[in-house]
Amino acid sequence: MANKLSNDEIQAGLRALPGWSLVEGRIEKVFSFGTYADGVAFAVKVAMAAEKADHHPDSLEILWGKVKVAYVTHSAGGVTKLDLEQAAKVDTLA
Ligand SMILES: C[C@H](O)[C@H](O)[C@H]1CNC2=NC(N)=NC(=O)C2=N1
Repeated sequence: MANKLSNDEIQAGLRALPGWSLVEGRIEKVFSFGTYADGVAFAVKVAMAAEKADHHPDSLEILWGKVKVAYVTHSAGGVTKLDLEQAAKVDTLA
């Protein structure tokens, strides 16, 4: 199981992930889309990538023209390198 990272370790990891930030113990990012359907299509891609990696968003929120993605590793009780890796993967899907 991945170990929970310290705040310093999380912030160091986030430096390579523009737009992602640590909010209330999770890393999150809001992605913007031109249409609602584009946001839904992105959310489906995020969900499929999560299934493949067996690591899932804590929340995946579809808004009007936006999708908010948040990660924390439930089993570790905090943010782990798996969350940072999945955030990097999600960036490639937008
Ligand atoms: C059995 C399975 O590997 C676990 O339930 C996984 C699935 N996806 C997960 N995703 C996240 N974000 N945290 C977890 O602890 C987690 N556990």
